[in-house]
Amino acid sequence: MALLSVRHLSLTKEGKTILHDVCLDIEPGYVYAVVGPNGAGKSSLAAVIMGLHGYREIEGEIIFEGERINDLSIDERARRGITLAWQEPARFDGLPVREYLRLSAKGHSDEEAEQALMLVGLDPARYLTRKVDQTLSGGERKRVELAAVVAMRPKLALLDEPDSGVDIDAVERIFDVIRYLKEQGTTVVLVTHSAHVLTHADRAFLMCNGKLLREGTVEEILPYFSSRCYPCNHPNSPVPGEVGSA
Ligand SMILES: Nc1ncnc2c1ncn2[C@@H]1O[C@H](COP(=O)(O)OP(=O)(O)OP(=O)(O)O)[C@@H](O)[C@H]1O
Repeated sequence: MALLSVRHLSLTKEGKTILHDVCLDIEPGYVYAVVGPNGAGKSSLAAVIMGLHGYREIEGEIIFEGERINDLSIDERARRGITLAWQEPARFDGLPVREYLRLSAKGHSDEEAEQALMLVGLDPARYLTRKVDQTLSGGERKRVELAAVVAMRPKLALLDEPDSGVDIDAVERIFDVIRYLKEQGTTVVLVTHSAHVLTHADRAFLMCNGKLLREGTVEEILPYFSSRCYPCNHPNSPVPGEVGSA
């Protein structure tokens, strides 16, 4: 059984179709990438899966572990094991990092939270008492939230733009942590417009103009994505016949 199934999902906002009849299955144990150019609808898809405010009025179905979750709140979805990282503002903004991790890792020990911090390359002695606010750099903040995801041990982690706002070293560490999450049994979905990030996934969904164009292994998707989407020769409207012929 798929961990998550998206069935005929359509989303309209202010009269504009943001997602159109998207169907996809996420199988447990893999790292997936949802790729596509700016405005393709990737973040909107993640927002719908998490049930964010403004993304609940949809057509279609979101099914998690066999249960239809359309009507569940964010908290209820989180309790079932879904998390979405790197939305703004961050969860529990303004709390000390220690408290932030404790709340994220409900039921888990402080030691586990500290280990998670070390895993993302932040020294607990320096960071546990810092506040999760603007005094943390963008990269530090991103890593604190990733530590929270690790501590949470979710079944499904949606990670939006893992490479934005972090330097090369931090990005490589983020990829290490993504591998760790997979080893720990978390299914990961990377939302990205970067071919480099795509190479860190096992499988990928290619989106364009609110539609799912293709899905396959990274080896199948990468050539099409690299050659046809950048630059995009058909501004967000693929030419019939191109799709499916990587
Ligand atoms: N509340 C809204 N009202 C109107 N249009 C919206 C709204 N939210 C998103 N959109 C539009 O929906 C489209 C998809 O946006 P989305 O953020 O999902 O794309 P994306 O693929 O994640 O892009 P990016 O890579 O730039 O983050 C864009 O054209 C965006 O302008």
